[in-house]
Amino acid sequence: MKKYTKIKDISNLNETIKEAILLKINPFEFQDLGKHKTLVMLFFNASLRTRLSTEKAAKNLGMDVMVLNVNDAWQLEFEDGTVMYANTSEHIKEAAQVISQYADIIAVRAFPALTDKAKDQSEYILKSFEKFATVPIVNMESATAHPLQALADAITITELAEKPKPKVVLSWAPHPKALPQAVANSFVEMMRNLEVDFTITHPEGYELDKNITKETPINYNQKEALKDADFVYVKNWSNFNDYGKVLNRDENWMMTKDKLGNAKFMHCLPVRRNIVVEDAVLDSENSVVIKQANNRTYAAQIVLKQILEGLL
Ligand SMILES: NCCC[C@H](NC(=O)CCC(=O)O)C(=O)O
Ligand SMILES: NC(=O)OP(=O)(O)O
Repeated sequence: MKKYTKIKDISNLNETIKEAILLKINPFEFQDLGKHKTLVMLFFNASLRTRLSTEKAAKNLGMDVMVLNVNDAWQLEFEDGTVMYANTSEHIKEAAQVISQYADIIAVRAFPALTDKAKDQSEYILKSFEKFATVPIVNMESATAHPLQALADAITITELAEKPKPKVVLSWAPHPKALPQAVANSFVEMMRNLEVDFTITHPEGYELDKNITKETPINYNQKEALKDADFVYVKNWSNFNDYGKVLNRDENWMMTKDKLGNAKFMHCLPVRRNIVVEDAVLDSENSVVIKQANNRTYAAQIVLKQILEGLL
């Protein structure tokens, strides 16, 4: 693997999921692969899981890890040809090349600003690193995608499925803040590549990017969509059409024990209790969010392993 910025960078998804599950049995099997190799993780935004699970994954492979909260460094300029008279002190052209000299792999987290759709959709931060860095790039959640999360979600569903083609539902939930579409986008793309019966439910007008959902069934009636579900993935996203707006706070969309029935509850975390999902769900046996978060380590580890093998 040359990089992991999107799900399509995985050449054999089913094989990769299987290998990730095997890593759990002996996480240190490939501890020599990353010897004298360094992962630099750059965070433009907050993180708990991604930061710790990716570091753990790298260390399981014997890598050294350096973490930089980008807000502690010089403010980066991404525009070409700018007269840098304002607040930005360093251009991505120098920064990416410099970091590449300290790193064998660079992982980047950079959320969208949710104010300028075209700018967010251009993925200019991630793309600039891809363009100017001289080492492989890993996406730790960008403006439009969270492929490491989606891989962990696929591992979780594969491990816990009790039938060959489980029914999976992505259900929108209310949230006080405007959140990215990234997690939902990558989950949709991943489900479209797995052997599952997949449906999306959200309030009318909350359609995700049609280039991603394609012909996935969308049902505006949550109760109907949830019928006979085996896995329910709950997530808020802000409006994609009226870009970045919160147009609906309808608490009737919150996931409850009643609505969930016997299905397994999934969420990428962090989750706002009793807004997105009620306590009774999160505190029940049906919730698999802690297992999901554990699988972030093995998702990151299989990705780093395949990239390291590509460096040999
Ligand atoms: N990486 C996992 C999710 C990150 C982000 N959630 C958040 O920002 C939630 C913040 C809050 O609840 O205040 C998102 O939805 O993309
Ligand atoms: N799910 C996830 O990416 O969590 P963090 O934002 O804490 O990394």
